[in-house]
Amino acid sequence: MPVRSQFVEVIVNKAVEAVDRIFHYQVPDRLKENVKIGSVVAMPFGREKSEGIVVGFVDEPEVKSIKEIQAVLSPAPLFHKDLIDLACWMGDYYMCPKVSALQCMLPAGLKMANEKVSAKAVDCAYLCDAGSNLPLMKVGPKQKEIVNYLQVHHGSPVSQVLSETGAPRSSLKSLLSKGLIRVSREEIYRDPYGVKNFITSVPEVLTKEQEAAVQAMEEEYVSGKKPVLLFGVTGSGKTEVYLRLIEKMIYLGKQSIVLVPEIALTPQLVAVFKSRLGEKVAVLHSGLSLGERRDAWMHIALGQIRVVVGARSAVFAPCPNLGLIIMDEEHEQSYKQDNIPRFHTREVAKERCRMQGALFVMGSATPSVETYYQAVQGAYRLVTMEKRIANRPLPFVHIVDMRQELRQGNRSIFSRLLQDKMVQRFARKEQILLFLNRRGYHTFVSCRDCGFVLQCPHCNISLTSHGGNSRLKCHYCGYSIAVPNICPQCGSGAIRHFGTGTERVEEEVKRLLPQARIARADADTTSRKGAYDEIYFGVKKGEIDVLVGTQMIAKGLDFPQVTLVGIISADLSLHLPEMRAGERAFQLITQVAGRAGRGELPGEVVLQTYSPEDPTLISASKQDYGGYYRNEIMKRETSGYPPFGTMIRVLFSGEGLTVLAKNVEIVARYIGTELTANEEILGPAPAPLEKIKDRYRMQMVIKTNDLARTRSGLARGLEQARRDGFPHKNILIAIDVEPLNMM
Ligand SMILES: Nc1ncnc2c1ncn2[C@@H]1O[C@H](COP(=O)(O)OP(=O)(O)OP(=O)(O)O)[C@@H](O)[C@H]1O
Ligand SMILES: [Zn+2]
Ligand SMILES: [Zn+2]
Repeated sequence: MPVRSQFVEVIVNKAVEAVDRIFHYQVPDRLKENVKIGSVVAMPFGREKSEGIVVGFVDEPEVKSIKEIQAVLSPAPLFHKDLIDLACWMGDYYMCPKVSALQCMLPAGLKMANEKVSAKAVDCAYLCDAGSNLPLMKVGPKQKEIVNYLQVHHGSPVSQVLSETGAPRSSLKSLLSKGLIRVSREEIYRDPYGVKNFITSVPEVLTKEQEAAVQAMEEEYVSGKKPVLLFGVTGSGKTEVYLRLIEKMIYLGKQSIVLVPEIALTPQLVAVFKSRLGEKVAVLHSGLSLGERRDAWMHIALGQIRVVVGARSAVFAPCPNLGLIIMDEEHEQSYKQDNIPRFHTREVAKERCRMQGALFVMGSATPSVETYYQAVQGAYRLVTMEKRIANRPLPFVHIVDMRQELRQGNRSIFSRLLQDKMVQRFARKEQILLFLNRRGYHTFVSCRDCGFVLQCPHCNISLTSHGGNSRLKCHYCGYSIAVPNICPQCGSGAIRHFGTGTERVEEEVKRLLPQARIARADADTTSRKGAYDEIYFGVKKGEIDVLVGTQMIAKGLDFPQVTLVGIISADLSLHLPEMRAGERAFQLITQVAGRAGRGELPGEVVLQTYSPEDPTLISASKQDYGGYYRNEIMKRETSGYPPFGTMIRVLFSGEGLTVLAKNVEIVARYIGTELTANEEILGPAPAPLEKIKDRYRMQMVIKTNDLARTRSGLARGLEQARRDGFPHKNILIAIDVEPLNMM
């Protein structure tokens, strides 16, 4: 883009509220050619030197004594105009510095000005015109091999040419000296999946529902561009719908972004996409090297990559030619970022699609209440797939009352029904999935005499036993101690373990089915790179009989041989002190249950609980989303929770409780005076997790039906408080707009 003016708008690369606005600078003549929108520049700022991002041009600067840009730090603009606009939108919407949004858009290997990682360049060989007329020339057989190879593989890396033809380097050199080939040094794209071979089958015919879904979405792309909710039961074949839509985009010359909750837990989707779309796809993965990440980013920006698959941050892939964003498992919590900028991928994706005229498709078997509500209201287009592929039935769910089991003398963690079915399935060589939303061995340790529960001294939450029962660990900060023999409070020796974690389930399976091949998938067993893939492909290939796991195994997995799913305790997620506890429990149970009976053999689920009459569990057991939704939406309406109102959470944290409480009270008063009677303020009060990593936490939650008004009131209140010196500087404030996690 040519420089239209000599003044530019710059955002300073410092994530501080006080400088979160646009500053004007002059561009000296010597830099005019290089300063573009999206360039990273060096400039004086206050008394120091700083770096910033050019976000626009202005005809007239707002200040008289304007300073000059000193240098351009990025060889090419780092940000596309669309992404700069998106970052500004995020800054307003999520009340974060615009530069924080810009920073999180860059891949790790590309941090603003200090581009540590360079592209990988290799020598590539090409045939010259003379070389194409080879038969007339006299060359040796090895040289001929090279020429033949290059006729098919024009521009291949030299190392590849030599290894594929078996020719020595000297042959290549003599071809060079005869002017038959040429070699040039070029950047190549490091495709981390390039070497693996993925093979999957392509369904020849779509089901009627799939066909209708694809058609509805194409229609929406052409005419309305409303966001689409693809509400399809587990195993209805949503992936195939995504693929067809993407193929259409490729045909139209458009790029697509596919968002998944967690890429490491999506080996199957990656495999399907890689095998079907080949080198047109880039998979963004936290396991990528910095160089690989940088390469992918550059090739996306150049439009060479047509499909980007990745987690949250892939929503910022620098696609100049975006046609489509797909968000799989729309309801997943991991789409919300927990640290600054605290954005929800769904909202950012929706806004980006609106800005770039692209289609936004959300897919789920258990949509979030908010999204489904929008679809029912007509703000989104609702596309439904009610049947599984080949009309396979949804699995039957047995609810087992664990109180009854206990009364009848069964002290095992497995009900008799589950035990019987496990034995039977194993004998029939069918696979079993056991789900428990808690890792470790036991969930807590307590004293039988005085009731003392061993807690983390840094986090105020109970410790979980691991490694058989030898150690206690904190799941928040990693603190760990050996299990004490006597109670630290009363000195009694009656220390006992309670509750169940995945480690213990695994051990019980070994006892019940000594011959079975068992695997466990949780945060403890999958921390090593590639560990999850091994487990996944192990189950897929039938090398594992029983898979025990946490919510990791609840999502999207397609194992046709799994005919039994056991939910060891459905109660864990149900009773959290959270407005969304019921919603999460419903989603989790429906999703886990949905792993059974996806192949030719029908599936069954055994759901164990201490509250069998809970309406959420009952809807989930029938996989009755409609029934669940009607019940939940009524509760939300009565209490003014989303989608009927929205919330902002203001979380304060500090090291001393008294100082914190006092500061919070003062700041809350400043905020209170700026809000209206239409805003309901809850707190300030201690957060449910009162202390994490030695920091005490207090929060206030503002409920509102006018986010814009509340945001500006809150911003004014905080600004006033800061001006008067509150809160003290080691107290941190985290603002979360539309929070998902209120713990
Ligand atoms: N038209 C088709 N004909 C035959 N098989 C198909 C067809 N479409 C999809 N399948 C197969 O059906 C299975 C389920 O599809 P998929 O995994 O996409 O379901 P899903 O809707 O994403 O389910 P979930 O929400 O549980 O992840 C896969 O094994 C897939 O290969
Ligand atoms: Zn801790
Ligand atoms: Zn005690």
